[in-house]
Amino acid sequence: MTSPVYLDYAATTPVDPRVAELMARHLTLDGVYANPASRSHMPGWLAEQAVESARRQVADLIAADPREIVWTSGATEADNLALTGFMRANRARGRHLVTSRIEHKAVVDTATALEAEGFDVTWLTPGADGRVTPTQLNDAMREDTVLVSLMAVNNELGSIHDLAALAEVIHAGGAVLHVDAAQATGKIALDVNAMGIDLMSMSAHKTYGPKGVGALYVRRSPDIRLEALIHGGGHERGMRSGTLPTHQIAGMGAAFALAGDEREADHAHGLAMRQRFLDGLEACAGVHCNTALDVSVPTIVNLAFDDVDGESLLMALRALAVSTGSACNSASVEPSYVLKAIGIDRIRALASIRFSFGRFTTEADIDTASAELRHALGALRQ
Ligand SMILES: Cc1ncc(COP(=O)(O)O)c(C=O)c1O
Repeated sequence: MTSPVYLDYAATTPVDPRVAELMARHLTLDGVYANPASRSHMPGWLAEQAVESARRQVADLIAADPREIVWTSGATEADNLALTGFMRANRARGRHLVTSRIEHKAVVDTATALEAEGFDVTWLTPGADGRVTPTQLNDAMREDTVLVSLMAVNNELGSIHDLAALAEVIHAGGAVLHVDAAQATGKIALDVNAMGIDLMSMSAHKTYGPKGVGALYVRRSPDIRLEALIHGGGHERGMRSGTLPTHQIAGMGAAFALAGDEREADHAHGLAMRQRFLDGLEACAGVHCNTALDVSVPTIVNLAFDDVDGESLLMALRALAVSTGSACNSASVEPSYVLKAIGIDRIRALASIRFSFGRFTTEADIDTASAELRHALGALRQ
């Protein structure tokens, strides 16, 4: 069986071969294999150097100080540490958290757990373009608001938040901004100081690095206090204990360095791929774009299809590796909560598919995708 054309880069990216090659050198006896916390011998120092050089690479991509980077197992853990760690550490200052209805589950479920713990959460509903406005946010701010968590780029729609404008409102209200940037690194320019970001979650595997590693940016000035969630050897200045996975971290560092070097080329490639894909579907009737293209990254396009059942369409598209945001439970298929939140009705949401491209997507991949779609729509609508 030939493998399907991979158009699910927003779920995860393949590791860049240059990153994989470097990671392999951080595993075996002839490479950098020791525990980076072993301070009494040379192999330990080399491992520590590798970790610190990766920390600088991650910090450089977002214009931060390396001392502001805390390693985690991914963006999910970074989101948990940011929200729970911050709300618990600052409970004496206020109990109010603001977030949106289209955040990733790592934020939605953490905020819901905090509600159960006695914190108060305001859930903002974004506009049809997948964005919360500064005015909306301003209306939600209260005396006791201590944290606002909004994503940089939405994983289902690709929409980009105007973080600098939102940060102004947040800081005027005396609160702190946490950003989930899992889908943003390497896609948009990120500068934590220029954009007023205080906490930021990142993941390696959305940016051509390995799965299982990520980081949380934690501002040092003014100092952001977090309560640790994982206790142990006091690694990462007590914020996240556990032996550091040198090969994963070196991989994330290399992937983020490439993301900086190649961001413009990746962006231009994404734009070309998106245009080719949309051009290939021009002749198809009943295709709607759920993504507001002018305010979104070029690599995510969410489309809805009239007069087809979403599940049947996905079955007919087995030559493509794509995804829907729908959630299956034993009784039914539930439409994506993100599409619902931006006002898309149930039937259209169930007939929506996210296509996401990336660095290794070829014109031939795009042409296969549009041909498969034209064919499937024709067959299903007959
Ligand atoms: C916006 C967003 N946040 C968080 C995550 C979770 O990241 P990780 O897989 O690194 O835990 C994802 C990945 O699905 C994501 O797209």
